[in-house]
Amino acid sequence: MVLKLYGTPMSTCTSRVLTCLHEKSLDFELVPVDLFAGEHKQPPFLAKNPFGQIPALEEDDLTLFESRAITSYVAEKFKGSGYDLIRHENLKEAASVKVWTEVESHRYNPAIAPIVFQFLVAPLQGNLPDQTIIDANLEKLGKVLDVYEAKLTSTKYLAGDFYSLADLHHLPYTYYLMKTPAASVVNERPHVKAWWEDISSRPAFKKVAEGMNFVKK
Ligand SMILES: N[C@@H](CCC(=O)N[C@@H](CSO)C(=O)NCC(=O)O)C(=O)O
Repeated sequence: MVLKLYGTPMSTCTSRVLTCLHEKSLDFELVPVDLFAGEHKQPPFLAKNPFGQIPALEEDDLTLFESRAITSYVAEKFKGSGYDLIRHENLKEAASVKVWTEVESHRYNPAIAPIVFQFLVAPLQGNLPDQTIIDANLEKLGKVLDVYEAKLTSTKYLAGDFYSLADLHHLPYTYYLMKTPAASVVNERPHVKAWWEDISSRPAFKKVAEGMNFVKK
């Protein structure tokens, strides 16, 4: 069984999977996909992900795409290896992990992704950050983080007093957000700030963040 991850470390969604693989102490091969050359839109990669986006994971005859589906598969299949990200021995805790992974996917990600795009990707395409888009999404993100601030006064992490896949899924975009002026949306909320500092200091993510040098400090 060889795990092959197709993507690039600077990509948030690839680094979401990379962090999971490291937390699970798994061996894998990272197969670079050249976004700038449009490799992800060519037939060989489209056969792995018909939507033409990275990452994709191959394990023998299994091919997966969607980073959060990949991390869930890895966390489940290798539940006995490395750190338990899904609380597989406690159904109620596992259910809470599922709640907060859904929150990240449906409420946090749609608000944070456009902000990161405007600050870090638009300039690479020769455009100025669109402050209207940034402001509108900062308001949405602030509302989500107000809920996080309240939750994190009662539990150390989002799903409970244990680090889980729910926290992990937040790492890549928040890492880039913290390199923009919008970092204040985290820093002005003390429990969110403490949570961010805790989860981003885990060795598995620090290793992945070394490859996320898309943004020079
Ligand atoms: N919901 C999917 C999103 C993948 C994605 O946006 N991939 C980006 C790079 S990560 O930011 C991508 O492939 N962008 C290039 C493109 O869309 O052409 C997932 O979680 O895997």
